[in-house]
Formats: sequence, structure tokens, C-alpha cells
Amino acid sequence: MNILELTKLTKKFGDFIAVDQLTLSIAEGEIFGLLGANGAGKSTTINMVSGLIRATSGEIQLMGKSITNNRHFAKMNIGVVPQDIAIYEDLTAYENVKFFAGLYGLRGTKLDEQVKKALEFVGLSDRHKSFPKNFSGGMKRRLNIACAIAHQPKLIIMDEPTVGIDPQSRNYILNSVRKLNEMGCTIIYTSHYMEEVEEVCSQIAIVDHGKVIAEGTKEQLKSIITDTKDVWVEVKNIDGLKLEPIQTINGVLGVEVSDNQIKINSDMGVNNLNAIIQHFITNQIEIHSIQEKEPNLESVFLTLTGRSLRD
Ligand SMILES: Nc1ncnc2c1ncn2[C@@H]1O[C@H](COP(=O)(O)OP(=O)(O)OP(=O)(O)O)[C@@H](O)[C@H]1O
Repeated sequence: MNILELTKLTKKFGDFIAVDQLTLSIAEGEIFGLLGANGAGKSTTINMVSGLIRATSGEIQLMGKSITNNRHFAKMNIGVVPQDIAIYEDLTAYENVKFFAGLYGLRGTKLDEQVKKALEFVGLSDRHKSFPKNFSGGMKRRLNIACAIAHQPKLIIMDEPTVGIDPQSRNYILNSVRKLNEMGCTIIYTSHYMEEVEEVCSQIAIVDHGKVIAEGTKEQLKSIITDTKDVWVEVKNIDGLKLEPIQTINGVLGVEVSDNQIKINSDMGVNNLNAIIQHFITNQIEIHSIQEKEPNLESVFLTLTGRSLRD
């Protein structure tokens, strides 16, 4: 079953189209990655799903029900971890989670139980009486997650939850994503860090200029571009290297140089490694290292859009 279906979802800000007839289906049980550069339209899409802003046109269905006129149903079943941390600095960690969970109608012992469970889940039980103003960035993010999950939503949307935090908290959050998924939640995870999306997501949609430009598992996405490979040659000293003759080697599609590294993009079906190495030997340029790199989601993005994920 699809937990979420977006059909021709569009958001205009004046004349500017931030989300452009975006169509996407997310199956129950996935960790679904929305990958796109800054400004691609990820947050705007999330904000329409969570009801923070109204769509200009298009349809959003949650568990088979339109949510346009059913905000309450959406609110009860969706938990959003917003990009900008939304917690009250002058409430304790416990009070923060209690406040947000209370907005979903939880009361009494049930409220208390679920708040404690959520704090335990994010590893902040022993800090429940502390004020978040004394927390690190990573702890604030974790508290933000507790606030979004205490009402036990079926769909959890995390908008760039690892921006600006230390590596330890980042790992903690990625593990929480996996655990929540194992507990039965569907997760939508937006990021412009392709490593994270590759690591944690079972399905990925690449968003650019408000549209989905490719979708599938990471293997399916990579297969879009497996007809090319990159050979990286690191040299001791680049002086005297002529690039034009490399371009003419059979199968070579492009050559880029940065510092002492030469990246040679080449047709996967052509074995031209000997010819490439020979060129360096002929020009008496000493090779320090040479490696062929597998395509990753960054290269998929680059191939599809002509731009890098991070500007
Ligand atoms: N309220 C607004 N008014 C006008 N333009 C907006 C508004 N909100 C977003 N935009 C524009 O819409 C586009 C999409 O923004 P959005 O925040 O959805 O991108 P994003 O993919 O989430 O990127 P980021 O990773 O930077 O958050 C951007 O060009 C942004 O400037």
C-alpha cells in the first residue's frame, strides 16, 4: 500500500514555481530519500504535506485519503522534524515533548508515558529536566525528533535533520531513522548529503527545479549512468602534462584536473587503461596512484542535471 501519494503537486510563490507538478508515490515501510540541491523544492513539498503551507494545485493523499480538507487526519498520522529546530528554550526537555504531544490530543498517563518513551528513544531520558538552551546542536536535534514522534505517527518526515551537527549525533540520528523504520514507521528523509541518503534510504527520488527527475533504489539510479566510469590518476607533479591527447584516447569522454589529480571520464565498455597509463609514461609524468571509481548518487545527479549537489 502507498502511505503517501502526491499527484501533480504544485506550489507557486508569485510567478516563481517552487514545486512543479510533482508526482510521487511512497510505499508503506520505506525509508524514502528526497535528494536535491539547495532550493530544489524539498522543504516546500514537505511543508505542503505537513499542512504548513497550502498547495497551489495538485493532490495529496495519505493512506488513500485526500488531506486537503482533512488536516486533522494528516496531523494525527504525520510527525515532522522541521529543518529549523523548533523547540522552546525555556521549557525543559520533558515539557517540550509534552507540549508538542499535547497538540495531538494526548492527555494524562498516556501523554506522560509516550513523552517518556520518546525521550528514551532519542537518548535524553537522563536530561528530561534540563533546559535545551544548555544542549549541544545534536541534542537539540534529538529533542526535536522526540517532539515529532511522541504521538506515534505512521509517517515521519525529517527535513535535513543532520545539518550543522557533530558526527556522533549524526550517527545517532541515522540509527534512530533505521530503528523507527523497524518499529513500523515510514520515513521521508530529505537531504542534500548524498552519502546519508545512500546509507539509509531504501528508495530515493532526485528532485530538481521542483520536479522528480529520477526515482528508484540506489542501484537503479546508479544503473542510469553505469555506461561511464571515472579513472582518477594522481601524479607527483602535473607540469608538462598535455590534456588534449588524453581526450583523443579511445573511449575518453572528458578530462578534469584539480591540483595533482586528473579525472578521466570514460566509456565503461572500452578498456583504455593501458593507453591512459602509456600517455603519462610517454610524457614522463610520474604516477602516484591510479583508481577507477564506482558511480555514486552524486555522479547520477551530475549526469542528470549538469550540476553538483552541493553548490
Ligand atoms: N515563502 C517563499 N517565498 C518565495 N520563495 C520561496 C519561499 N519558500 C521557498 N521559496 C523558494 O522556493 C525554492 C525551493 O525552496 P525549498 O526550501 O523548498 O528548497 P529545498 O530543496 O528545501 O532547499 P534547502 O535544502 O535549501 O532547504 C527556492 O528557490 C526558494 O527560494
